[in-house]
Amino acid sequence: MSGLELVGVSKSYQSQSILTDVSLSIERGEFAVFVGPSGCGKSTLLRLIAGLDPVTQGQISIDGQDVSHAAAGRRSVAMVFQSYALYPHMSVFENIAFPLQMARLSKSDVKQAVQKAAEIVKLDGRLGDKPAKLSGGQRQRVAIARAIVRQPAVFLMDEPLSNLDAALRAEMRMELTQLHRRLGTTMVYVTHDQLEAMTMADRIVVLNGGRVEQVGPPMELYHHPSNTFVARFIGSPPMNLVPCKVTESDAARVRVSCEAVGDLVLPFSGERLKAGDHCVIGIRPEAFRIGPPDSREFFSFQLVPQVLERLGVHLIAHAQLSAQSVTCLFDGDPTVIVGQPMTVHVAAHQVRIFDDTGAARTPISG
Ligand SMILES: Nc1ncnc2c1ncn2[C@@H]1O[C@H](COP(=O)(O)OP(=O)(O)OP(=O)(O)O)[C@@H](O)[C@H]1O
Repeated sequence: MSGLELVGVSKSYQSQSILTDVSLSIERGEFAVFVGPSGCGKSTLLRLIAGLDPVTQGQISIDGQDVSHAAAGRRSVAMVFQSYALYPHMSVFENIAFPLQMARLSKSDVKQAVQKAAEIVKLDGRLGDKPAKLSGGQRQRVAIARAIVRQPAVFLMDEPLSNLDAALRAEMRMELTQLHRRLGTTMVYVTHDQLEAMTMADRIVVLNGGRVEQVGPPMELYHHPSNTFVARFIGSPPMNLVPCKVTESDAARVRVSCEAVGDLVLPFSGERLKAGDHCVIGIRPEAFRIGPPDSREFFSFQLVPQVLERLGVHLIAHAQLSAQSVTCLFDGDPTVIVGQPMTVHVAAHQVRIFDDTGAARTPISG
């Protein structure tokens, strides 16, 4: 059953269109992450789901019930903000208890619910403290506990980890994943950080300019981005995109050519890739191999490393492939010398093609 369903949702402020025809179905219990560049409309979409802003057009349903025009308090959602939004004069206990007191629960029920939520977020020893005495991570845990006690049908989280330092963010990513597993509640999480999206999401929703570009599990978006925008946005370092031209095509093979990569024959249908068409080929940084790849069909390229970043477990090499800049990611710490030409190999099945509109073509498998 769908935990959250959006059908043709649009939002405009005055005459400015912010979201256009967003349709999405998020399963009950799913962890969905909205990701996209600054200003693409992620927070606006979350606010529409929360009922903090009205939709201009379209329908929003939660657990099968149409809530498009319901007040925020009647939607069974709980929102966690980047800024924590805690009451500074209240203790941790009082902050967590606040929504339950508003709902007029008995004192003993409030105490029990707060204790349980505080245990889940590991703050049961700090219930008497004021927020000022807590670290950023602990404050965000209070905000999360305050959302948990409401037992919502959907958790909405708007960049909850952005104010934390890198180490704490990594720790909280893990904790939120565990929390989701434990509670099994539908979760919608907004971030501009594709690492958070990749590590936490069951499915990622990539937004761009108020429209949905692609929805899918992280690794599907990574290996099969549906267009050049998603290819650039998902993955760090991003996919290398090299403009080429189709020189020949038939039902099962496409020959592309450009100065950087020379002539490549790729297993794609030529239906939308005719001789003379512009196209873009995509190669992930880790697809470049120093030794021949474990595949019968592969291409060899000569590149010249320009800048090296040694990360211990990986080596990132920024290199020139003819006049084209590319980024390669090699395992371990291989011998790579700046300025010294080297041969690398890429398996044919790891090359993607995007047509002249930027849309990915699907490879012919087998
Ligand atoms: N109340 C409002 N009135 C007018 N324009 C608004 C309003 N709220 C948001 N916008 C505009 O809508 C667009 C999308 O904003 P939104 O905050 O949803 O983006 P975002 O993807 O969450 O960005 P970020 O990652 O920077 O938070 C922006 O251009 C913003 O200026």
